[in-house]
Amino acid sequence: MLDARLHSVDSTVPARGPAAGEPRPSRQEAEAAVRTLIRWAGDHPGREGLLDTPARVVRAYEEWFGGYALDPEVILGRHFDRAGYDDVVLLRDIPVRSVCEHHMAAIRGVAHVAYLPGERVVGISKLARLVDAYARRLQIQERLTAEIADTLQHVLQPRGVAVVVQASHDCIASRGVGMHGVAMVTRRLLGRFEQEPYRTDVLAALAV
Ligand SMILES: Nc1nc2c(ncn2[C@@H]2O[C@H](COP(=O)(O)OP(=O)(O)OP(=O)(O)O)[C@@H](O)[C@H]2O)c(=O)[nH]1
Ligand SMILES: [Zn+2]
Repeated sequence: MLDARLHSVDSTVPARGPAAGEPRPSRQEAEAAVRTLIRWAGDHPGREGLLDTPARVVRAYEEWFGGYALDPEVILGRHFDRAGYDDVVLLRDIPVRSVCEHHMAAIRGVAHVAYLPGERVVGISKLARLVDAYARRLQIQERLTAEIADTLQHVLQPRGVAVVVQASHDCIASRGVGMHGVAMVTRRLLGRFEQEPYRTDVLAALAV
């Protein structure tokens, strides 16, 4: 059932997640994998403080990776007539909580999403839900940004879309180069927002 709800924005890109062919492991298998990682870290899964940890970690994974079970097109499925409104709709500072696909470390930041409506607008909470559905997967920031923009364009067919994501990556802060306070900024501009003067206008409105 889960597989049927998974969705790939670009049909030339293979679906990710359980839909990619392999059966989903059982909860017991996932918990056993966590016990292996605890042993790999150098600790003992049998000691009292760690007994419930595998079950907790698997439950946490259900939250962090809940995006695979969501269909972003369904999230944007209910829309309204724009009721004569003719200018940009913009939602700023949508929290981004994602996981980097290289190290499975946290990515934290914000997304700013703007669109210039065609005939249809969506409830603003749906823009935040759209960001969350793609964030709660294994990601690189570039793909996260592109997926949000491309889905908005595909479903709503607005005259323009602009998405900016600004985030910090724990894989840079807590390991490797070990640098705190480094922000990565990615953006995708589509339609009218690809051209001047709309481009400068929307980037100023997004405050980036
Ligand atoms: N472009 C991009 N790179 C990312 C993102 N998240 C993490 N990375 C980078 O992915 C790269 C993976 O590089 P590798 O050399 O394969 O892995 P590594 O040896 O752990 O690299 P270091 O982090 O430099 O120690 C690193 O440079 C990360 O900083 C992302 O969202 N986008
Ligand atoms: Zn990383």
